Amino acid sequence: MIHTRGLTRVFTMKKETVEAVRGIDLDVEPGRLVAFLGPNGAGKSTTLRLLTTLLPPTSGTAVVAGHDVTRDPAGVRSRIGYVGQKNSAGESFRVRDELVTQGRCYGLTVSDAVARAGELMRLLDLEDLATRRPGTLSGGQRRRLDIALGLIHRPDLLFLDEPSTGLDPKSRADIWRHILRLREAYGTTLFLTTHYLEEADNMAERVVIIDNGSIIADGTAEQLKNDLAGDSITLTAHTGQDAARAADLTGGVAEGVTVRVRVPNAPAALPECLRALEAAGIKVAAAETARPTLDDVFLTLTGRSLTDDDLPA
Ligand SMILES: Nc1ncnc2c1ncn2[C@@H]1O[C@H](COP(=O)(O)OP(=O)(O)OP(=O)(O)O)[C@@H](O)[C@H]1O
Repeated sequence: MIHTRGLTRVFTMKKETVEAVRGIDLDVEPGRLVAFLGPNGAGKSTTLRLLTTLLPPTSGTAVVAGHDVTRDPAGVRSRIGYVGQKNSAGESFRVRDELVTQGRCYGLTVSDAVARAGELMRLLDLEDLATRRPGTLSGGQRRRLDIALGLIHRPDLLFLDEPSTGLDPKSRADIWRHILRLREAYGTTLFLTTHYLEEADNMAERVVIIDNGSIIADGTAEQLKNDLAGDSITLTAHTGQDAARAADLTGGVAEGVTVRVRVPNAPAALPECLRALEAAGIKVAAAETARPTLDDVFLTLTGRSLTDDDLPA
């Protein structure tokens, strides 16, 4: 559904050249749900703009939904939907009319556009809002309308730029319920960016991480966590001296009375670790194990936590 080779975009300004996307090779199979993650300025939006034909590549190729972005941008646009961060509905029409009008713009017949609008309103729980103006909708309702508008022409592939950003936790969960529902109904390939790592972790089948314009990790959330971060054991000693000795013995890192040890499988490693400490006469006040998060993967790969400064307010 998406095939890029050496996809590159350079921005040239008077005094500066920014290589926003540096030779990306990416293949996405039909029907997949892919989360595209990266810190601020990593190149996510630029990649999305290249794939959706909003921006021409400087070099490299991208074939999206069967069409080349450079040679056949209209072909790409006819087969993809794009839900950006800004609202896609105007204020002139009510919800149903907006859907029908945008369907007509894509070349659907009146009866087809009306039928498609009805189908999407059902799927996205917009039926009770059919005669409301977009400006009167809540943030979550408006986002559902945006998603319906992105799907009006039955695209094979839907790009979603931060679909749940700015919503309260309940509306975020609701948007995800709808995204998963439409995926089940249509089998649409979904390619989305998000700053919420737990969403990517729980929902996406594949996580692609970009930093400095290059893809630095690609796999299932489980694979990335197992391969790149590993489990951790956190030990609490009674004194800083004991913690330092425990760190030496286990290969961990001590901070005050706490020691953090990275291991492939923490529950399996914990008993042996405690036995070794006891044999060395080191008393431990508490011990706990933790699975890594995608943020740990980020930290390992980029040296920074995505939650440090990137999470929108
Ligand atoms: N039109 C432009 N002109 C010059 N530089 C640009 C332009 N658009 C993006 N850039 C630069 O390209 C790099 C990648 O930006 P991009 O917007 O793709 O990052 P991002 O991962 O989407 O970041 P964010 O999470 O903050 O939206 C940044 O250094 C940015 O300043």
